[in-house]
Amino acid sequence: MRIGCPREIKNHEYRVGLTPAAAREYVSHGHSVVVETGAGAGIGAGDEDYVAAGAEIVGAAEDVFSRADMVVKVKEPQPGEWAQLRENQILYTYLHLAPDPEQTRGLLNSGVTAVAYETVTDARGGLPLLAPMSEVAGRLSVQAGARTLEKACGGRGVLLGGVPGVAPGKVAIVGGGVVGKEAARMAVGLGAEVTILDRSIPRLRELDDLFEGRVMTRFSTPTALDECVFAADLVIGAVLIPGASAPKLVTRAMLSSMKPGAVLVDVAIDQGGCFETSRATTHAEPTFEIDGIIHYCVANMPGAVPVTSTYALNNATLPFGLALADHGLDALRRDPHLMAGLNVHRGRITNRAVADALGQSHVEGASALSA
Ligand SMILES: NC(=O)C1=CN([C@@H]2O[C@H](COP(=O)(O)OP(=O)(O)OC[C@H]3O[C@@H](n4cnc5c(N)ncnc54)[C@H](O)[C@@H]3O)[C@@H](O)[C@H]2O)C=CC1
Ligand SMILES: CC(=O)C(=O)O
Ligand SMILES: [Mg+2]
Repeated sequence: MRIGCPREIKNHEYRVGLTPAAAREYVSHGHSVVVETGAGAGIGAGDEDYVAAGAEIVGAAEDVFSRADMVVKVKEPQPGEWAQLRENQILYTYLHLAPDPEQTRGLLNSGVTAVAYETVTDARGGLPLLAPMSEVAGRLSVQAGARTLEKACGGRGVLLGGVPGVAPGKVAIVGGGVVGKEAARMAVGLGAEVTILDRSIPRLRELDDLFEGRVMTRFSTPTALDECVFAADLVIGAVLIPGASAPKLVTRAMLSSMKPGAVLVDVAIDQGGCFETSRATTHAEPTFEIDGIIHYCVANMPGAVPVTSTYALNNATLPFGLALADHGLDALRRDPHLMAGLNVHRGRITNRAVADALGQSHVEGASALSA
């Protein structure tokens, strides 16, 4: 199979779908790899590193899209990229289709077979291709929140760790999964007072054990949310219902109860966001203010630390990518966890949560593949 890796074109997105080391593994499996010139620049990988790995460098994204049997990316395809996808081609990348009807239409019209990293599953009920970026975004969310809390950035001027004699800042983390846990780790490290809210009691139990009393855990009811949001200097949105649009847990009305200059970091923005007032922002203009509350809603947070993120992502995506390259669509039939990643095939949506969120119908992946 010919594997293609274009340069990422989303705002301030410096990750790349394939590291030279990953390209080398595809080549060692007997595949050919084409990489757009400069695709690895953001991680310090030059064209010569890809050539040394056995890949071919091409001058333009069009040459990648037109020649590749499987396109490996990081971010959801942008409008100019949908137009270049086609039937009998696999797209392997993050998609986040639930809040994005336009992209969904673009992919359906192209006829492409699209496997979304964020809905591939594992035997323990996890999301192995989302987890590494959630680890990064969870850790970054506290850095971003702490910085935004500075007065010059519009925040209320609170140092999360406090100092001796002055109380630390309060952090409320809504959703205690991978993002939530990593955010808590960083916030605790800074010395903040941290509360994690989740709807899963077993998860709250795990977090309680893990943090040995250094975080408070709350079952996430509207009342608990009201109380924690009211008290918080920084609220981090980290809920997920896989494939679906994020539930809007913090409403606009709740903002008026918050301290002016408090900060919301909505990591769940890529699934539409879990604050009613969120809208996706970019690294170029990451924040905006509504009712005195500063919102940070960057949908590709890990793009800010592409060296760490690209290697973490490739570690996770490579085994499934190699299976797709080695076995084509049969890789999906052989592995129900990879099949869970199939979101779109030849003009049909194949993921129920995505279809429900968009008010459309879906067909099961296995039937779509055999049609
Ligand atoms: N903005 C960005 O750059 C990035 C965004 N993300 C996004 O962050 C979000 C969270 O991802 P993960 O932590 O990996 O998911 P996860 O599945 O590990 O955790 C989600 C948690 O939310 C909890 N939850 C669900 N409904 C809830 C509710 N009503 N109230 C409280 N908790 C609730 C679940 O029990 C679970 O513990 C996803 O939308 C993911 O796509 C991830 C990486 C980068
Ligand atoms: C998960 C995701 O959307 C990202 O890493 O950008
Ligand atoms: Mg994202």
